[in-house]
Amino acid sequence: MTTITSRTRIKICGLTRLEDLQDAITLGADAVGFVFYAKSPRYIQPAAAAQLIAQIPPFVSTVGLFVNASADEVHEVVAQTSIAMLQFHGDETMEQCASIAAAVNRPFMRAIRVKPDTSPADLLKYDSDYRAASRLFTGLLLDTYVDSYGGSGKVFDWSLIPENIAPRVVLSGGLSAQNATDAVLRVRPYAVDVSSGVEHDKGIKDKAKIHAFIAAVRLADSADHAHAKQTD
Ligand SMILES: O=C(O)c1ccccc1NCC(=O)[C@H](O)[C@H](O)COP(=O)(O)O
Repeated sequence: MTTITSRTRIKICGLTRLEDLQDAITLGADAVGFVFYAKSPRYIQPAAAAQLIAQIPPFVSTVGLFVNASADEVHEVVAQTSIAMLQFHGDETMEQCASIAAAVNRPFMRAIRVKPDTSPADLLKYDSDYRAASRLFTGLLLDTYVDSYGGSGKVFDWSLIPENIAPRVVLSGGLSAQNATDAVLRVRPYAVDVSSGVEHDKGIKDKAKIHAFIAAVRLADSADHAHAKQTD
């Protein structure tokens, strides 16, 4: 009987150009992220994002990234862009995330910026608390802590991630074609997220790097597949 193994989902974040969006989708990205944080070098105006999003074919999820935005700001972006999912990447409280997501009726990911003193117990608590707080919570995006909030290109200690929450984790922070296979095999996250690792300038993606990143993730998936067949 054919063995079916899970496929790691892939989010390419920080898109600002149609050609990069088309490359990401053609190469197999499951989700694309748009940064609505004005201080980011990957910031995109909602009107420009709306034009890109209008070009996206079915079955590719769109993620809007916010840092400490007000409910009105998020509402305005959702109204302009029809973004499908929210990613809270700042210092928002759990109540603020739940309230804003409910107000715009969108599912959301909570980005956790992992510090050196973050413990596995902390991550378990975030997951259980958010799951209890909102039916719109879809999972934790685990990223490396930086003062600029994200897009650092730096990895954090993946061994901190408890095995039992990995199926609801989007692994992020410093991923690239060079470490993605190892990251997927070690963590087995639901998805991976990348920005710097597929760029040649901030906000400007590199098609060859996107291709290499997705191939590295698929290599891990196929290794999982081969292992599953051996144990059949
Ligand atoms: O990408 C940014 O510039 C950014 C700025 C402020 C907050 C979040 C930001 N990005 C969020 C993402 O989801 C990135 O993909 C994530 O931080 C990983 O970035 P990288 O380490 O560059 O792959």
